[in-house]
Amino acid sequence: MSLVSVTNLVKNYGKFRAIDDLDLELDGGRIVGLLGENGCGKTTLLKVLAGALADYEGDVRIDGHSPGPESKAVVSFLPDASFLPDGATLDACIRQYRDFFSDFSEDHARDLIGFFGLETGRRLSTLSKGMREKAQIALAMSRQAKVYLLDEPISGVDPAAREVLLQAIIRDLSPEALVLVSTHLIHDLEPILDGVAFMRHGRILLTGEVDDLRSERGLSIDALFREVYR
Ligand SMILES: Nc1ncnc2c1ncn2[C@@H]1O[C@H](COP(=O)(O)OP(=O)(O)OP(=O)(O)O)[C@@H](O)[C@H]1O
Repeated sequence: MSLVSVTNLVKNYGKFRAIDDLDLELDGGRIVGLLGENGCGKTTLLKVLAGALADYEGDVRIDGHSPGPESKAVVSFLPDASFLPDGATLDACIRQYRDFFSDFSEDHARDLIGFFGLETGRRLSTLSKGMREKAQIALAMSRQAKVYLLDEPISGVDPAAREVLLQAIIRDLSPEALVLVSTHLIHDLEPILDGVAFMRHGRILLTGEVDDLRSERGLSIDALFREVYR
């Protein structure tokens, strides 16, 4: 069975259908870009996989488990909204992660936070958007998870810092781990992606290996996206 397996997933918000009979199979050892227009359901899908939205129909398995405590133990989720308390220092956030997640490496987090040039005594409220994203990525990637779900992880950082952030994401990644990352910054992400899943109107429109798609279509993934969604 695939590491992530989604069959006939439907998610409604009231009368609005955000995910419409979606199927997706993803294996470990890969970094997959989840791409698509605004509102096509990327965040909703990631939240279902993360166990943050319970009210859905269909079958969802992560490492063989439905979303719940067992799946959450192997899933590191980086939501798009800031999820850390404003008044906390980075030191306090590190302690919180350490207490909450048995697979969290404090040394790794401190190393990454230092690599980003952030001081751990600073309160989150004093950090810029990009600095905060760096801190959140450092925490999320310091778990030894099987699946990393990253929702728009680099939207707030400047172009030069994006490369550094992406290197931090892949630097110590276990070869068996799956990273599913939603983004509109396809050009920036493309160098680290093994595969892509394009979404439209709550469904998967196209999946494939980045290398295959590029050679079959003769386009970069960034150019393919523009063509598909034109
Ligand atoms: N809590 C909610 N209540 C009602 N509708 C919602 C809610 N959350 C999302 N939606 C709707 O569901 C659809 C999918 O939203 P979602 O956030 O998953 O899209 P997305 O692909 O992540 O978009 P973006 O690229 O803009 O971040 C959108 O039409 C959105 O308006």
